[in-house]
Amino acid sequence: MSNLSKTFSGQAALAGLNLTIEAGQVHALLGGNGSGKSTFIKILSGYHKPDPGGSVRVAGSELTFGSPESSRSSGCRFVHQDLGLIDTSSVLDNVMFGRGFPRTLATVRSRRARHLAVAMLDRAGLDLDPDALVGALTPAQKTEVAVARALSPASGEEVRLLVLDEPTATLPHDEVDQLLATIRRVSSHQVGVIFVTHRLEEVLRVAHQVTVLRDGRRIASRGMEGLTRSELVHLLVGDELDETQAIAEKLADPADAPVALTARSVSTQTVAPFDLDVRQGEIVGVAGITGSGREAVLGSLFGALKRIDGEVRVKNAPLRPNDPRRSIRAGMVFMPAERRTRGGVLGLSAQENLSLAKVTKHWRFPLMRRTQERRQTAYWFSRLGVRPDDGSTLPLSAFSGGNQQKILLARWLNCEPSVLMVDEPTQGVDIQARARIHEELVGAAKSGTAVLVSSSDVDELVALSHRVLILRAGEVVEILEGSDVTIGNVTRRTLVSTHEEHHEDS
Ligand SMILES: Nc1ncnc2c1ncn2[C@@H]1O[C@H](COP(=O)(O)OP(=O)(O)OP(=O)(O)O)[C@@H](O)[C@H]1O
Repeated sequence: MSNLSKTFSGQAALAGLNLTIEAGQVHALLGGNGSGKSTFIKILSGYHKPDPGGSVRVAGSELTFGSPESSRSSGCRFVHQDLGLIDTSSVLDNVMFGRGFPRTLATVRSRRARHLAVAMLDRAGLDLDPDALVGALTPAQKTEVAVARALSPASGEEVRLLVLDEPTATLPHDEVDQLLATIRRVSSHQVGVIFVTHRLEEVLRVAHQVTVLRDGRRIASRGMEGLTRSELVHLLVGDELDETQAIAEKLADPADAPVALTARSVSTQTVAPFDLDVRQGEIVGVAGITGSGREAVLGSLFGALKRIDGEVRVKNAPLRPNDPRRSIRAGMVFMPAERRTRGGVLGLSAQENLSLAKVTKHWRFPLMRRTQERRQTAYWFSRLGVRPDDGSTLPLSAFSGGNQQKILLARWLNCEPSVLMVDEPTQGVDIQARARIHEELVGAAKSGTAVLVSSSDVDELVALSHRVLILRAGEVVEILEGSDVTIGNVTRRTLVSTHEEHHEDS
């Protein structure tokens, strides 16, 4: 790739990028939120046309810009975060749709199609039942289906380059290994892999080469051999980062504070009845591997997921079950994990999105509202480091993924809730923003908010939480507190019961 640039309304998202990816190489692409990674990938896929003057050659043949067909026929394949799979269809059908050849479902199901699909799954080293419904697979398996589909060779086309855009961002940590192994296997077939991620451990484990972007420019490219984590952090952010460690220790013990959230015998379809009290100023973590029920806890307290039974009170006032709107009015807010369901409205401006939850307050006085909105937006943009910093009137869709995340979190912080609940709060954000968001959550607790953080990232939970709820097989099995909140303890408890552990020891 040579001299690739892309300008959006006068602003350079990408500025003269040169890059070479070798066959068989896993090339990690790193950079802060808004540094130009997605823009670059969208140029490769034929979605964006770059500014004049650049060129891309894949195995010697020149790419025609702005043409998804040219991208495909030259051997480029993409797995985006939104995998684009059909949950109600089988693995076989999903993989075969990628080939684009079958005219009817009957053709897809022919013996030849099955044979091909199995061969493709094999090639990616995947042991999946072709007849399984995609909706029933784990997140890692779904990503693997998307990889297998991307690799499916249409007649005469050889796959040269596989681009994975933050494939692990929405993947639970305990399923990441599986995908990293697949990535290595794919590269061993002489396919070049571009791997975009914010998780440095993954880069250290899987990449052969790393390139770092900042402000649309390449600021470093080097082999991974001998590179340490701290050198990688340095490449990314210079000396600016103070990586957050055990922030909650700096927080006063809220043992005497009044209770803000009470849950009694709350149950959902996937979680057995549990009780919980969270005090004002307290941060409670929610831990559990995929399928443990962790994903359902916060949503059911809030009312976004069906609460079957039990009672939830905010500052002693009972909440109507399954009624998010009233929960918000009662002072409880919730940011779910999936970006797509986070409730951002992509066509509305950042400012409108930020004010969405609070408009009722100023709705009678539209002019006052506008001025107030503008001020609030400027304040949050600078506080969370949203970029571009003068973009408050741009639609949410014009922001990079990580910056969208910051804007939506700002919306809920702006409500000054009594109970703030966030699921995977730092998904898809860069390491600086991660530290910033952690500070915000601690700041909210310091000002008296009860904070609940659900995360598959145990480091994050341990850094933030006074107490950690442990879920296993659909049950809250214990609550760790004080000096028991360690990475080792949380990880072990989410995997195995104390009883089993003693059994193993003996
Ligand atoms: N359609 C668009 N219109 C205007 N500006 C855009 C558009 N798409 C991207 N940008 C801007 O281009 C810059 C680079 O964004 P890009 O999405 O490439 O970042 P990224 O490195 O992928 O970030 P992240 O890690 O947050 O996903 C950002 O400042 C973004 O606001």
